[in-house]
Amino acid sequence: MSNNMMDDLEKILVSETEVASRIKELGEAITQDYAGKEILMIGVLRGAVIFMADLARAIKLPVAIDFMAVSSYGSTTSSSGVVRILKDLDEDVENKHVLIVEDIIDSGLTLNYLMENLWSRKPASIKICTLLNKPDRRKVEVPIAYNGFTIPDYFVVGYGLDFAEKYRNFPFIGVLKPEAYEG
Ligand SMILES: O=P(O)(O)OC[C@H]1O[C@H](OP(=O)(O)OP(=O)(O)O)[C@H](O)[C@@H]1O
Ligand code: HPA
Ligand SMILES: [Mg+2]
Repeated sequence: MSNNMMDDLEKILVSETEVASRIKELGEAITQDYAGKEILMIGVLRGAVIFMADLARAIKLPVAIDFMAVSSYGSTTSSSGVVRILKDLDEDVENKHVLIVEDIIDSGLTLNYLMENLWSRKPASIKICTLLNKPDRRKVEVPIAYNGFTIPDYFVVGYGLDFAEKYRNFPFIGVLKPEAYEG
């Protein structure tokens, strides 16, 4: 793997300016839809952190933030559907308007589990906001209220998304060269 991350890039799928203007639009839509309410944004660690930081600042309403970390059992992260909570919320969600923030929805298994888990805690509402949606890989349907971009079935990195913990700090969404995976 090259020391210069840019050398590992095959192409840019969504540019930095496209991401920024889409986040602005999402923030405006959320601001309108939740007028008069307070939002509890729940970020799914770790990939959602960068998107969530920008989205929060595009919303012109009171926003609280909290985080969950989840993991599937075994190495086949998004194939088993068995999800385990590694870090739970710090605060109660009862009667709160929950906005789950994700970087990507792929099989849908992570969010399917999270939705069920969070509904059992009696929030006032739950909606999902994802930066990326990869419907070709879907195994279970999840209701997406706010979607940044629908993308084809590429393994993407950047804007929070990693390959082996790398490339999360790309300010765009990119696709890696095969060599970058093969080492
Ligand atoms: O729809 P799914 O098939 O469930 O896949 C999507 C999930 O997988 C990725 O997380 P990952 O487990 O890579 O953790 P990370 O955010 O720490 O990279 C991504 O950030 C989503 O949380
Ligand atoms: O395309 C992806 N890239 C990085 N992480 C992911 N987790 C699910 N899909 C992806
Ligand atoms: Mg990951």
